[in-house]
Amino acid sequence: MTSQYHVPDTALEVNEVHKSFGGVHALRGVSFSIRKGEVVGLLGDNGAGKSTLVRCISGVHPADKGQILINGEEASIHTPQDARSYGIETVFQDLAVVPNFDVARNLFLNREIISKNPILKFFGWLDQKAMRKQSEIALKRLNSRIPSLGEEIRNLSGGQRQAVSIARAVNWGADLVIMDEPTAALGVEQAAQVNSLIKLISSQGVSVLLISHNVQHVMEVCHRAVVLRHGRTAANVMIEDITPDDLVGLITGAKRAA
Ligand SMILES: Nc1ncnc2c1ncn2[C@@H]1O[C@H](COP(=O)(O)OP(=O)(O)OP(=O)(O)O)[C@@H](O)[C@H]1O
Repeated sequence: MTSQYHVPDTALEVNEVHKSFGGVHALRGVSFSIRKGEVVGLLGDNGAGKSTLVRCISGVHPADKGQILINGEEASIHTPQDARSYGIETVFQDLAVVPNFDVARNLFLNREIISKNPILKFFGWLDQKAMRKQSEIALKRLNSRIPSLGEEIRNLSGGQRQAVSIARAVNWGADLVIMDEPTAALGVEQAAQVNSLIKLISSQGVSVLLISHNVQHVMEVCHRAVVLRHGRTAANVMIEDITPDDLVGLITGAKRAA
């Protein structure tokens, strides 16, 4: 079933999504959409419902009510695997990387290529060569500055770790990458590199939903901002049509959407 708001280049559409935890009504009918290649910032004060919404889309907590449509088709998302099967990859704040695994192994985490040799396959031996080769292609696509695929993740900078997590998402064919505060823990230069990466994947047609508390960051990289307040969509505005002060006003409730 498609909604009346569907337009052909819509990657994700969220319609009247509700989610409660016991007596807490965290989402009270959230609706918005993301076009292909669009970068949308998801803003809101603490407790507004951002993480809950992302968890519904990424299958961590299924929504109680409402629709999620992918490419115009209603999606049934009850687990993270369901979300992945619809081309949705989420880069959570902890990045889900294994510090003592190298870059290539982290890119293939839980999707390792097992050796084709029957004896090695029996012992679950990994095909390091194939993983390295594909990792090289994935990082090249993102103009990545990762020093070496054999480098352990713990030796990389925060920005480089973030790049590996984003590359992993894109490598698995994501049409939509959800990022939770990707630059929150980074210095200026590393944050700029992550921003370039976000713009690059957007130019390749990948849509991005970016949770952020940082209005300046959203103004820099997003095409549009969706503001949640008390579990509802309080605003949905094009970045070119809004000032940072007005965006802050929409988050705090001092200003109302036009
Ligand atoms: N697992 C849970 N169990 C019970 N209540 C929850 C759970 N997850 C979220 N909530 C509640 O749902 C509401 C929305 O929380 P959520 O974490 O989605 O907000 P947020 O906008 O991401 O906030 P923050 O910016 O502080 O992370 C809050 O009242 C929160 O306490």
